[in-house]
Amino acid sequence: MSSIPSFPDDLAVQFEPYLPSANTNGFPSLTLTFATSLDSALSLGPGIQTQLSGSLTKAMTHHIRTFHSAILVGASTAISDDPGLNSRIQGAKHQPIPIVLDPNARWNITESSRVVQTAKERKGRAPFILVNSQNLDDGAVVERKKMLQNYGGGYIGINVDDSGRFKWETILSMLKQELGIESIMVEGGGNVINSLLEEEGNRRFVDNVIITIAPTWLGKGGVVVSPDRKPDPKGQYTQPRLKEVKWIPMEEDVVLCGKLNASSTLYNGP
Ligand SMILES: NC(=O)C1=CN([C@@H]2O[C@H](COP(=O)(O)OP(=O)(O)OC[C@H]3O[C@@H](n4cnc5c(N)ncnc54)[C@H](OP(=O)(O)O)[C@@H]3O)[C@@H](O)[C@H]2O)C=CC1
Ligand SMILES: Nc1nc(O)c(N)c(N[C@@H]2O[C@H](COP(=O)(O)O)[C@@H](O)[C@H]2O)n1
Repeated sequence: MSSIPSFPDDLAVQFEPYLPSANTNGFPSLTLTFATSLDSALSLGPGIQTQLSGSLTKAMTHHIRTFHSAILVGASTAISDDPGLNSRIQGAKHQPIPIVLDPNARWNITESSRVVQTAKERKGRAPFILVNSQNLDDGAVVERKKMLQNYGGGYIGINVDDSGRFKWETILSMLKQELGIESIMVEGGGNVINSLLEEEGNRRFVDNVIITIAPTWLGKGGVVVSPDRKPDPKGQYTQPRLKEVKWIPMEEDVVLCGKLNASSTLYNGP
């Protein structure tokens, strides 16, 4: 994995208002950040890694990673992308802890997974994988946990709800209490991002949003960011809307920054 040239200071300063600050709500500060096409797609389809960021916006992402205690992705992203989940920016002073939501222990992480290689080379941290508590005694999980513990990572069991999901409140408070995580960068994929945006109760956890928009359409069939919506009893929709918005053009891409914290707009239904 080649190192990424440093991010220019004059651009870095523009992102400062959107970096984590100490939260008073008892949860880690959460930054939602991803790269999308003009038709809201993260990738061409499930299981397909698609390069959307240009070289400067990629450097921006790796710069922003150094300001967070952790990076979080869903199991499908870990399986399809085999990501490094570190910062490869030149002179990175801090490496985030990778966190993967994998209730069913689907990710067969091994010594040769990129994130483990990265930790072995001391270019990043070993991951913590969150599984359904009932899967903690599974033979494969026990073996993988032993391997990860050699590098400072591990598996953590969390109870799932009726739909087989962890509650965001539980994830975030556990990460703060057990791993001392103060800030977390949620990178994807679609399933993880939509679950944060579709419920008002979850949107309140999203402090900052940094989205790279690439000038391309990926077409139908992509993994899209498009959260489910539900009308209220009057048939109206309370939809998330960013405040303190800034658009930063960077080469061919544009980066949208904003604050969320449950900020929304009320729309009349049909
Ligand atoms: N452009 C970009 O910036 C990015 C692009 N991507 C792309 O996105 C695609 C993957 O996205 P997608 O398919 O939506 O999958 P995700 O990466 O969002 O992973 C989804 C899985 O994660 C687990 N999961 C998610 N939320 C929870 C929760 N609250 N509690 C417990 N488990 C949870 C579930 O596992 P289970 O099914 O076992 O229950 C779920 O099916 C890939 O193509 C990847 O390349 C990914 C990140 C960033
Ligand atoms: N910022 C950004 N731009 C893209 O074009 C992308 N495809 C992604 N994907 C995310 O980055 C992870 C891979 O990066 P590393 O190997 O960790 O450097 C991938 O897993 C997605 O989370 N991001």
